[in-house]
Amino acid sequence: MSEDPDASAIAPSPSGRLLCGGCAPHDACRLGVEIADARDDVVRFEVVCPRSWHGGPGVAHGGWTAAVFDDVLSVVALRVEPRLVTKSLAVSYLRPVPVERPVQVLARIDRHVGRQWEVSAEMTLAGTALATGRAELRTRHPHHFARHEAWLARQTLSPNGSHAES
Ligand SMILES: CCCCCCCCCCCC(=O)SCCNC(=O)CCNC(=O)[C@H](O)C(C)(C)COP(=O)(O)OP(=O)(O)OC[C@H]1O[C@@H](n2cnc3c(N)ncnc32)[C@H](O)[C@@H]1OP(=O)(O)O
Repeated sequence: MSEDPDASAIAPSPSGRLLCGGCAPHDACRLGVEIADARDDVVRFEVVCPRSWHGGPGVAHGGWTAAVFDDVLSVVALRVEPRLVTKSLAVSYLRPVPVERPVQVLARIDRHVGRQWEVSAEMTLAGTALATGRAELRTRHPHHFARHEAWLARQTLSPNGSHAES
């Protein structure tokens, strides 16, 4: 029997880490994110940008920073609700982020009503803000992945390569 995709939830890895589906087989976060401390609605992370994610010389690609915020902003709410998706994500890039240098990220839950979550985080180095992130999260509908698979199955590829709903 195939696994129920809607049962999918982030669970601690063998070494106790919370990891996304892509990183779980590695038992390590490929973005360089580690939880340092978690209490109530606030989680502190130690983050090191791997050199392979550099954009400019010695500094992180903005996509790495956005992906880190997507992770940390989810983790702060995942501790309460394991079935979440990101609805929107806004990042402000204040200063370049160095590669291979630990930076701190503090993430918090600002608001939670029903399925709706508002979360925010700040990335700092020696107390100076490098970037901030803000996201809206949603508790997944019960059949989120099944609905997606059903929608995808209805899409047909036309001869010119474009998709059309059948
Ligand atoms: C240390 C490191 C740790 C690392 C630990 C690892 C952390 C990883 C965390 C990663 C988090 C992510 O990036 S999650 C991946 C990125 N996010 C996503 O894929 C979400 C994609 N967006 C959506 O599914 C939807 O827009 C929602 C669920 C966000 C919408 O929610 P909503 O705003 O409450 O609105 P809702 O009424 O539910 O739905 C709005 C419209 O979308 C349709 N809709 C909703 N869901 C679906 C669906 N599953 N499949 C098809 N259609 C859908 C509805 O029918 C409706 O259509 P109509 O009536 O308007 O026609």
